[in-house]
Amino acid sequence: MPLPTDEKLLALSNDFIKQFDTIFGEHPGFRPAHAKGILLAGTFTPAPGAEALTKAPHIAHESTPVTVRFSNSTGIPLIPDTDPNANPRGLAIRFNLAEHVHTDIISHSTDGFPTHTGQEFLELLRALAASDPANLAGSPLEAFLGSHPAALAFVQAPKPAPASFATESYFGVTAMQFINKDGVKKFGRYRIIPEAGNQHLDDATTKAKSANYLFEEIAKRIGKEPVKFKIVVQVANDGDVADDATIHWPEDRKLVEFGTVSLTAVVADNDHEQQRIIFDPIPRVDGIEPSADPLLELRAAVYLISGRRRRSAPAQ
Ligand code: HEM
Repeated sequence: MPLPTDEKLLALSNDFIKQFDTIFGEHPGFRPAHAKGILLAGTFTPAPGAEALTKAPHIAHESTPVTVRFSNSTGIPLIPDTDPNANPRGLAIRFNLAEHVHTDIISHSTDGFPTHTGQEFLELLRALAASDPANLAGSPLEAFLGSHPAALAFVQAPKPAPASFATESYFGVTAMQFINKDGVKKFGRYRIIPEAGNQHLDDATTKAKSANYLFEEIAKRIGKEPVKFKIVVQVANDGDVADDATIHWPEDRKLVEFGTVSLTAVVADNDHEQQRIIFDPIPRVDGIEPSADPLLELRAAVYLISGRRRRSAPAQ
C-alpha cells in the first residue's frame, strides 16, 4: 500500500507518532501503541447468509487462513497485563486471501472512541501528556474532558481486565460500507464475540495475577483447543450517522452473522513476525468500502509510517 500524498495528513500522522513516543518512550522495533502482543494463526469460515451483506472474497470462499494479533494498550512493550492502562485490549485480524493479498479488521475491547477527528485525538493525547492523572483539578486533561463529552464517556467506560484474550469482546468502532452482488450498500460495524463467553476479573483478582498472565494463558489454551470468535456486523438503519466513531447506533439495529474465526496455533518466530506485519484499517477489498469516518485515512497513514519505522529497526 503506498503512502498518501496529502501533506497535511502526513504531517498529522508524524505528529501522532512523535506524541506516542513522548508519552510512552521510544522502543525501536515495537509499535508506539499496542506494543505488547502475540500473533496467532487459524482460519475464517463465513456464516451462511453473509453473502447477502457483502460480495467480499472471504465471504465467497469456503475458508480463509487468518493471522491474528492480540495486544495490550499503550506503547510500553513490557506493560504488565495487570496494569489498568493495558485496557482496552486490541484484536487485529488479517484475512490472507492470496499471496500478498489481504484485508484486515482492527478492533479493541471498548465499544467506541474518544473523539470524532484525528486532530481532536491528538489534542487529547497532548492534554494527557501535560497532566498528572493523580491530580486532575485544573489540568489540560480535565479541561479537554470537560469540553468533549464523548471523550469523557470513553474514559469513564468500565474497562475490566479480561480473564483471557479469548473471553473478551472486541469492537471495530469505525463503520464500513458493505456491498453485496446486487449492489445493495449498507453501513455496518464489526463486533467480535468470544465463543467462550465474556469473562472479566475484578480488580483484586487482576492484581494477584502475573505480569504476563494473558499471554501465558492464550498460549496454553490454544495448545489444548481452538480459540473461537464469532464476527457479527451491526447494520445501520438508513440515516444513522456512519462517519463518527463517537456515535453509537441503537442496540435494536440488526446483527448479521459474518463468520467464525478459529485460532489453532501460535505463529512461529513470533517477535520477528510481529515486527514485520502492518495491519491496515482500510479494507481495500471488493465488497467492503471504508466509510467517510475521518479516522480511517489518518490511521492507515499512521500505521504504515509507524510500521515502516518498526521494520527498519534492528530485529527484536
Ligand atoms: C486517530 C486515531 C488513532 C490513532 C492515531 C491510532 C494510533 C495507533 C498506532 C500509532 C498504532 C501502532 C501501529 C503500528 O505501528 O503498526 C496503533 C495500533 C493499534 N490501534 Fe490504533 N489508533 C487510532 C485509533 C484506533 C481505533 C479507533 C482502534 C479500535 C478500533 C484502534 C486499535 C488499534 C489496535 C488494535 C492496534 C494494534 C494493531 C496491531 O496489532 O498491529 N486504534 N494505533
